[in-house]
Amino acid sequence: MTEAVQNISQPQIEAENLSLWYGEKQVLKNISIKIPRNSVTALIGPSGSGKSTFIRCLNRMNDLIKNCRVEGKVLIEGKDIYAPDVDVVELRKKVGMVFQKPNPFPMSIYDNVAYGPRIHGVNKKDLDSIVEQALRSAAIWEETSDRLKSSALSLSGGQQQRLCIARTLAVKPRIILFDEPTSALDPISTARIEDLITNLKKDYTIVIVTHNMQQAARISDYTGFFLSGELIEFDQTRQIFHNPQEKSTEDYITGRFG
Ligand SMILES: Nc1ncnc2c1ncn2[C@@H]1O[C@H](COP(=O)(O)OP(=O)(O)OP(=O)(O)O)[C@@H](O)[C@H]1O
Repeated sequence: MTEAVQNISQPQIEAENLSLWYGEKQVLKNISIKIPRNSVTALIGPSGSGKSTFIRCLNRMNDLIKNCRVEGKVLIEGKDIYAPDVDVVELRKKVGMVFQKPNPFPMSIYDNVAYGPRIHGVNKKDLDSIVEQALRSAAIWEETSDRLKSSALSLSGGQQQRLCIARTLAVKPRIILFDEPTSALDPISTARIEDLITNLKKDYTIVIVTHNMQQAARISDYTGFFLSGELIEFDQTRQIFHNPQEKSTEDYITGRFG
């Protein structure tokens, strides 16, 4: 790790010796990482190396899996999110997530975006502006403003994914986790989501799991390389791609395995 990364002060996200088991099987091994605010961090590595499991630790999505055990710490804005007094609903509001396959609810475009704010008790009169703002920020307002009452399922895959991003933004998170958000999309929709992520980083801290090395190089400031449950290397993206310190990182990014 270069000094620039070791010296990240007041990280927005920090894991300290994080390990995770599914039953007997250890899937994450002593992960330590510091992620600064208003940055995009890409996590790369072969299939099964633990990238998705790691990001799901950041908003305790793994709580939903039986037999899952976590050791170590995850601090979000300095607070241990596995401490007993943590309100997991509030945590997931602060740390939003966008999945690989667009998963809009089978309801209208408007109701998809209003869903979270309604649950969190937002006043009805404020909803219209929250929905509009979220759709604008997710770069899908122009395409949907005249059909807000139409079913979200009538949108294309790429539009559905931007709608899902709008749904995440509507509850005003601080951090957004993206788990391979473009792997089900065509190149044009992928480019739109990449532009969107680049724009969002001025207001949010973003962590993205991707199998697409060019995507990691294009949009991220920092990159972490996972292998067999270990974080092998974490550094500024240009370091990882131009001057990796570990041979396995170099082998992976040059396509020698994985
Ligand atoms: N719910 C689960 N129960 C048991 N094992 C699981 C579960 N989810 C994931 N695993 C295992 O944990 C390991 C890490 O999986 P994970 O999905 O985190 O890897 P990944 O690097 O994100 O892979 P991919 O790039 O294919 O999505 C794999 O061996 C996987 O089979």
